[in-house]
Amino acid sequence: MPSARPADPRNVLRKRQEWVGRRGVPIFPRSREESEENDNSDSGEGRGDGRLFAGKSMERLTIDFRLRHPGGAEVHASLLFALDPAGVLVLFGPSGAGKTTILRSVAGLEWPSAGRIQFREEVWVDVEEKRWVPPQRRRIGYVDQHDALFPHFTVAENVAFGLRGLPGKEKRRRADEGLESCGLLSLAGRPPATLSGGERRRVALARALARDPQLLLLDEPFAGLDPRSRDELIELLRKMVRERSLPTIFVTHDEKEAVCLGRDLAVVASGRVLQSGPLAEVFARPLTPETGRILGVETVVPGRCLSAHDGLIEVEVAGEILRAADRGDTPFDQAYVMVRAEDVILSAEEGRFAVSVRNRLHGRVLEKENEGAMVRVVLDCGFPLVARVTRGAAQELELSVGKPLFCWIKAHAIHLVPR
Ligand SMILES: Nc1ncnc2c1ncn2[C@@H]1O[C@H](COP(=O)(O)OP(=O)(O)OP(=O)(O)O)[C@@H](O)[C@H]1O
Repeated sequence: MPSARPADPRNVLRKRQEWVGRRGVPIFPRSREESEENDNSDSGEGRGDGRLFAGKSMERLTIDFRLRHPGGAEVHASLLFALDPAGVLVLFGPSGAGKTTILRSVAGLEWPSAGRIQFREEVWVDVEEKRWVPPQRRRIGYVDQHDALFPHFTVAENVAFGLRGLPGKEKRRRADEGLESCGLLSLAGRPPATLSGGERRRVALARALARDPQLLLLDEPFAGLDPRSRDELIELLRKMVRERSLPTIFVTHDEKEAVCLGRDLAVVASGRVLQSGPLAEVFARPLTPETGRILGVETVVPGRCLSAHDGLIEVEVAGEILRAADRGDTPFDQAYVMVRAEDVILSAEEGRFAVSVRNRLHGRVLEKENEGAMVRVVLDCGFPLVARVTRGAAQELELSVGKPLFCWIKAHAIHLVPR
């Protein structure tokens, strides 16, 4: 499957349709715009800086704490979020960014040295007030890549384990419901050692859900699974979250997983939340070069805004003039210009016909690298420009290092941020 990196909210939705919809799974509203068609609860307060809208029907989550791990790494997470009860908030970022630390702190498995964590009206952590709610009283479901099943228990016993204390009848009812909803009834009597990786992960999910959590936390639950098991588990999760209206936070560094599952996205790096908001919006409009790179934007170059007219902003980059769509929010002179590799079209010929694409650059191939079904190409256009094309297109273009080509970029695909 191509690892496309969508640049535009509509592209994100289209990609999701491609990745998920092909299995016939209903696509529920994704972008904030979509989900708000019937819901005006979002005031838009502070969008994009990690402090997000005052939702009315949403489940408010406040994470604002500091934690220093032994040995030095500090995580300072600040995120005020209105979790959509039928949507998933993705914590997205590179390895070591602090995603797991944030999740474990919410679950009560890490002890912040300062700050506060609150879900709905419940204050789970307030270091100054010396308030600490133990994990078992937070009613959280937690699933990570180490499914931690008891090897000497059957599947059914593993699912029922978290229900100790409940009357026998209620315990059986909930365990059966968990097994059934995760498609595990036929495996109920088997020990975990006889299960596949995907099945084990489903048991872990059933166990988490059987406890009827008020918040579901998922830490890379698909890690180590083959693509088919991963797709099946993604589908199952989407169904669970939607049917149960279960607020969910999902940690990943995989763009495809983020796009398939998430409705909102928080970018985490170096122990900080850099940007947050509706997933499609964050992917389309990173606020800084660092966020852009984390979100997979491969061309990030400095430029200078020259003029704005006819709905376009002219930007000079290394002597070339590019035209970006004017969104009315570019009151700056020095800019970073971001272009996603998938938004660059290559052609061998100049094209002597009228085209709607506003930018045509002349480039020469510097590097070419096969990436599964796609080919990544770096071109010298006065500045390095990265394009990604299919293998078929690469063959037709007879791509080789040194080859001169024309590069086309739509004005809407050029994203500007202040420098
Ligand atoms: N128990 C620990 N002791 C010391 N340092 C730790 C501990 N746990 C995490 N860290 C450090 O804290 C930082 C954040 O780690 P964390 O596991 O939260 O990142 P992450 O974004 O989840 O990474 P990954 O995607 O690789 O799991 C890292 O530098 C890590 O080495």
